[in-house]
Amino acid sequence: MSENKWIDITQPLTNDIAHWPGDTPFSFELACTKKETGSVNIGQITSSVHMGTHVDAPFHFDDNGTTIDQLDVNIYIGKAAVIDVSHVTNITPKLLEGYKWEDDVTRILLRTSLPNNPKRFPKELPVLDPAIAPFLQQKEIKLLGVDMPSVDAPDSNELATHHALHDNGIYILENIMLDHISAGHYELIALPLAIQGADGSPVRAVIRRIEK
Ligand SMILES: N[C@@H](CC(=O)c1ccccc1NC=O)C(=O)O
Ligand SMILES: [Zn+2]
Ligand SMILES: [Zn+2]
Repeated sequence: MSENKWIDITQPLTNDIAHWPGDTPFSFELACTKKETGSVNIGQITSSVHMGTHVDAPFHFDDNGTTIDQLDVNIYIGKAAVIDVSHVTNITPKLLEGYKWEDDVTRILLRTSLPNNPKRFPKELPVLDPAIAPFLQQKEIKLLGVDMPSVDAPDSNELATHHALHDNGIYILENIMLDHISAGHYELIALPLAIQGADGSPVRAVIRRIEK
């Protein structure tokens, strides 16, 4: 049997991709053209590191937390379950308890009710109850991926869900695109760049279905 194909679930980094209100937008341009240099085009980018599909380092919300270059790459490669929670706006431990949990899954990707729209920063997000963090730790989850720009509300100051996840040893992947992905078992690769001292990094996130 032939292997399933890798599927890209990354938001494209276009010059009109949405950014966190007040944060540095994404921009790619040619600093030099082939015409100017006589040999090559040379691009340059400016951007917040919390841009498009990205991961948070604990240093994003904790001055003593690890930075992106210090994180184990193994967090971001391996088995992941896509869970469809798009029928609710409040994601609680009670809701998650209703799904079938398998021992070998240590990463979950939540497909929420928020439609993928990389060019618009959403006004409202589905709510992730911070109490899901200890629940997920109990299930030995190490990475939580979501199809929204943050695991907390955009106007949140205390970032309760970010902290709860961190306190329970769960890393965060944000702004994946799951509108065309059905629930089930996958392999995931979503590697951050090794940016020294950074609080986050864009990733290229891809998944491949595992037949069970
Ligand atoms: N927590 C969000 C980002 C975030 O909170 C943020 C990003 C850029 C500028 C300000 C931000 N938050 C609060 O003012 C994230 O993890 O991507
Ligand atoms: Zn972030
Ligand atoms: Zn975040």
